[in-house]
Amino acid sequence: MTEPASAPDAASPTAPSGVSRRRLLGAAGAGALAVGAAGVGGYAVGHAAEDPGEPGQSSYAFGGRHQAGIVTPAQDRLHFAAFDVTSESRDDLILLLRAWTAAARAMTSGRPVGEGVPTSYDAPPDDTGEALDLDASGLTLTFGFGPTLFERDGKPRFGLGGKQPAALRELPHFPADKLDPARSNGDLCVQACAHDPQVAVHAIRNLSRIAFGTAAMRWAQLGFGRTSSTSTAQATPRNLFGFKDGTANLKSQDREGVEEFVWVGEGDDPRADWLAGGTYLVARRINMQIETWDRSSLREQEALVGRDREEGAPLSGGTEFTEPDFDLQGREGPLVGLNSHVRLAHPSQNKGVKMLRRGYNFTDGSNALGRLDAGLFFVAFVRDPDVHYIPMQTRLSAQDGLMEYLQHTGSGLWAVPPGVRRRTGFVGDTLFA
Ligand SMILES: C=CC1=C(C)c2cc3[nH]c(cc4nc(cc5[nH]c(cc1n2)c(C)c5CCC(=O)O)C(CCC(=O)O)=C4C)c(C)c3C=C
Ligand SMILES: [Fe+2]
Repeated sequence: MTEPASAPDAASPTAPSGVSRRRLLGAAGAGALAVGAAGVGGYAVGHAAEDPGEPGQSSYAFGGRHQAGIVTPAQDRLHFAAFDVTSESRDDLILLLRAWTAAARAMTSGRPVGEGVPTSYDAPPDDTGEALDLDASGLTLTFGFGPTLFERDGKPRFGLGGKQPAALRELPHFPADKLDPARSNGDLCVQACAHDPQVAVHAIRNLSRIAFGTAAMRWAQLGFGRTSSTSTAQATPRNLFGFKDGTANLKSQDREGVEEFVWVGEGDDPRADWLAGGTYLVARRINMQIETWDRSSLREQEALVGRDREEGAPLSGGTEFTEPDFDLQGREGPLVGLNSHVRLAHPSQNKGVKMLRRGYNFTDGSNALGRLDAGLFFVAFVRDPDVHYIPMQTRLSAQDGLMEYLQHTGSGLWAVPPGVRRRTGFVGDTLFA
């Protein structure tokens, strides 16, 4: 499988809005010539590639120092998938990552997989076709490596044993976890985010098809209505409890915060130099007891969150972006209650820790009792899960008043390698160097 020579790596929008992948095909030849002049295989990424972009862009660059889909503004739709590698061959795994890279470059630029060049009328087409008339729709594809890619049942895999980051372990059991193994973990993960759900689903479907014979999908999750803003240019969305979610999130404009809390630094882990410029992705499928919540009073709802529902302001007063005052007392104790979510998740109560949340609402039909199988597919990107996620989750699971209405049903942790920096590179190439 060869990479498309016309794959753009610059940070700027790569496809004009509204240009379908059919029309882009016609321009592919000219693009190939331009790349030839720039030098195929050379480093193509300059400083501008660090720009996370604006909300609503029709496309985001695939290559760069960091993978897209982390600090790029959260799109409205998600299709997340975890895969298990079924081959034990290192070469097969590398071939898969190369093929995924080529497909990801094409799809994130609004071009079909295989560049639309028919192989044979008697063979299945390279691209499944359902996105042919759609543009790139801001598609980002973010790839991660799970602990079991490095070692399974005590045995190293793919010659990667010595390279497993110390923090890349299955997440511990947290109080009240009710995890379904069929919705948890996986050797690989792919987060596909787009403005249009059909584009996100098309991407996962095609990556899964390409993986046939080397990796199989273990589980997947669809999401809608992003539950976090990752850019100050975005309005704060609402979760299925009806509250604004993402107000105090780490935003891409906070460059220092992102460096400190999201990107793995050189020397963070001597066993995992390859991860510098990458991060860790934590996913938790959290069911929300919607019907019980809907029967609770507004007073109870706001007390458990620690903010008012209408505006998202802290109960200590002010407006949405006012810092909560945890010392301010009311008649029955602190106005932002001791078991409120916002107090327990605030950096001041967590040794200054922040995280970049990038989750989505989900509904997966209803259960046998006629209740919605719905909730929040929580996704966070952290520099070190042992410091920036596990301690906070431990406290929330044990003390957060919201937990009465929540049940964690799926879980996973993946190391997210840095972005692809060379035109001849592939996702995770620093790990296999
Ligand atoms: C371990 C981390 C977190 C989990 C799991 C989590 C689940 C979860 N959160 C809400 C609703 C809200 N969360 C809010 C803020 C907030 N949540 C976390 C972490 C986890 N949430 C953090 C770090 C913060 C920011 C705290 C701060 O700095 O003030 C809010 C308030 C608005 C906001 O700032 O985003 C809401 C509402 C639900 C419903 C949920 C599980 C389903
Ligand atoms: Fe939260």
